[in-house]
Amino acid sequence: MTSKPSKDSALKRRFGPAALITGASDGIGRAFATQLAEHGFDLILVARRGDVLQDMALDLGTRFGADVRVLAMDLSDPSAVPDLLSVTESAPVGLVVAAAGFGSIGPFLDQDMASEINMVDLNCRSVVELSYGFGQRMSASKRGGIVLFSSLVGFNGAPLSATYAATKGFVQSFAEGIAAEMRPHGVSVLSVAPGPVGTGFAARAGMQMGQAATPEMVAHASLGALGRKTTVRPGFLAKFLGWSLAMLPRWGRVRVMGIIMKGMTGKEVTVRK
Ligand SMILES: NC(=O)C1=CN([C@@H]2O[C@H](COP(=O)(O)OP(=O)(O)OC[C@H]3O[C@@H](n4cnc5c(N)ncnc54)[C@H](OP(=O)(O)O)[C@@H]3O)[C@@H](O)[C@H]2O)C=CC1
Ligand SMILES: N[C@@H](C=O)C(=O)O
Repeated sequence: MTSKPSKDSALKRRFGPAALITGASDGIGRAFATQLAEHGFDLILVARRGDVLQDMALDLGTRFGADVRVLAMDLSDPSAVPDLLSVTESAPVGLVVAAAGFGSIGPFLDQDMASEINMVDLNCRSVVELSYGFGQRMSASKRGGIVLFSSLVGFNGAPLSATYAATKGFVQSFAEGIAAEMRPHGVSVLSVAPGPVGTGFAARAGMQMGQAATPEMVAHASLGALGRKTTVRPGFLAKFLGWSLAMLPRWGRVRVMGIIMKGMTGKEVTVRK
């Protein structure tokens, strides 16, 4: 049985004792959960697959001595975040990582509208509700951190992933706004904007992604940026494309994004100025 680290890390001293992670059962959220347990955090893990979360709780408890609580819920359900806020009212959560999310790819008019709206509910609405609920608690105690997930595709329109990219653009803009508002209250907000990351995301979205970063690298880079930056672009591709695209006019950025997304599907797209 591995006990907790003998000395709390600086991260735990600043944002602990507990972290709540949504999307914790897989991918980037799972990587955050492991790394935060390694830092000595207790955890509240949120996703739909409660069985997977229970296995994680056992594993992280055994390996790092973390006290892990599991909340199995569908965050796209309008009642989910109010319920989550209610059952965590007395939990000492100093850090929220809102990783739950999914994407889609292909012509907008070919998409299933119910699924696109579900994506907006999960990627946007639940993020606003979580940030509001925990932002209030953290501001009251003058400390805390909120990690949100934008994307390389969140900085302008992306043909063939129009709704998903727009949800990421929403998160990017929202994170920048609340970061400025909450900083004076001792609360750090970070937007994580990676390029492709090798997780279950691609399979669910129907994307073929090359040159993918690892979720572990994304989590590590993000935890290093928390409290220091408002936006972090983990990985070479995210940085390279981010800065090179910034030099183009907006219509040019949209055109390049269309080419990138076409590469992820192989579908043709015509982008006009
Ligand atoms: N992978 C990538 O290339 C990139 C990802 N991102 C962003 O990073 C974040 C994490 O993505 P990633 O880890 O790659 O994706 P994964 O698909 O690997 O993991 C998504 C996580 O979200 C959970 N989840 C999905 N739907 C719901 C729901 N309705 N309610 C609660 N939990 C849900 C899943 O758990 P369960 O199924 O058990 O509910 C899973 O734990 C997302 O916001 C994504 O937009 C940004 C840029 C690039
Ligand atoms: N994988 C996608 C997530 O945002 C992307 O990089 O386009």
